[in-house]
Amino acid sequence: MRWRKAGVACLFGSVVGGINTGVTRPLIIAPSLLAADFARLGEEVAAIEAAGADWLHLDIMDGHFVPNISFGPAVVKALRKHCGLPFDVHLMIAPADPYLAAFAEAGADLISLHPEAGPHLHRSLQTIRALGKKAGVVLNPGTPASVLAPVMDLLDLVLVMTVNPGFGGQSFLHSQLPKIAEIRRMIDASGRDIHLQIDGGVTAATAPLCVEAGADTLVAGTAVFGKPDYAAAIAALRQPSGMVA
Ligand SMILES: O=C(CO)[C@@H](O)[C@H](O)COP(=O)(O)O
Ligand SMILES: [Co+2]
Repeated sequence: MRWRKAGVACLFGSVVGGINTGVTRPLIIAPSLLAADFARLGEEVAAIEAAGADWLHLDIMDGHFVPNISFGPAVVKALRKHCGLPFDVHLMIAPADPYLAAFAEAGADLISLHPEAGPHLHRSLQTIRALGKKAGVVLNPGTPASVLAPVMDLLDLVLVMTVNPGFGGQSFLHSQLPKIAEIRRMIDASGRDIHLQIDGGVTAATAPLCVEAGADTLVAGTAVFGKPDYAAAIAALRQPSGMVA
């Protein structure tokens, strides 16, 4: 699996001993499949890879933790043979623990979950890592950054939601920008290689705000799959330089 594409490899070299070295690396773009044509998912994931996406973001919704239902591990597994990108699985299900192994076996490379999805966040992250996968925590707009501190040593990614989870096509919540900056400081202070990903309402207009606040990875559904030219849409999100500090 091409997890360590250029952007990831460079990121791992950018923080030394908790000090940001000033080295830049490519911004990672992870299109969200939620906005794709569900009647043509195999073609859609192949097209997004050809268009220059870095990761594929897969939103898993159960109609219970969030008021929408998307798809499960069988679909993730079916898509694996159509796409060589790292699979970034965003679980919006509760409980999440009973399904971690199923998503790992289906082909997830990174599994992220919400702290509210179970009673034992630390144990859930340990389980993901024991399955040989990268682990992430997702913060809703109403969830503070402080929940990260006790689990920092288990994290490969922090996902900051800039909409309330459950649906694509919502408007970006600018109120989350200070939290993104706060988490960037926490990550840099930790000295660990942790991605800071933003999800919800990311467009060519809001992407620069996310990057300015400290993000290195952007999820975009509507702003990519909702456009006629996927390559141009991805390129628009990378503007102006496509590099992040
Ligand atoms: O997790 C979610 C929504 O809950 C996201 O990944 C959305 O799928 C992003 O869609 P856009 O806001 O980019 O249209
Ligand atoms: Co998502």
